[in-house]
Amino acid sequence: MTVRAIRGATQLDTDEREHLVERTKELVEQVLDANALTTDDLISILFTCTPDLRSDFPAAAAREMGLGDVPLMCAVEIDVPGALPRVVRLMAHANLDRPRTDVRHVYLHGATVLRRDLAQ
Ligand SMILES: O=C(O)C(=O)C[C@]1(C(=O)O)C=C[C@@H](O)C=C1
Repeated sequence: MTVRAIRGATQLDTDEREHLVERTKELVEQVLDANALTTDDLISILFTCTPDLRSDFPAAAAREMGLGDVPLMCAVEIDVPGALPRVVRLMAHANLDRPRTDVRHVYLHGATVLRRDLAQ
């Protein structure tokens, strides 16, 4: 089985906890759907938040959707002046038997501007 890395990002409208949970779950679900994966195929997920997001850990949201046995980690994105605010990013590693060029990366809401070349 081949291990592939999958990128994802979403932008929040506010830093309310419920909103962060909802947008994080949506992002993880879409990454899985776009690549026809189940949670069993996941090896790990690294999340980052821009420094303006402090309401909760995206990993907590991921656990709420059943990823309790997937190793998760959260970190803060580099605080580059002028960068897009309120962004949750993820890098997932998964068992995925397909060429890297066929991996579907997912950019949602305002985060589509980050990588127009990758956004669906
Ligand atoms: O893909 C993103 O989310 C980006 O903002 C682009 C980019 C990059 O330059 O590749 C920049 C910063 C992030 O840490 C990850 C990737």
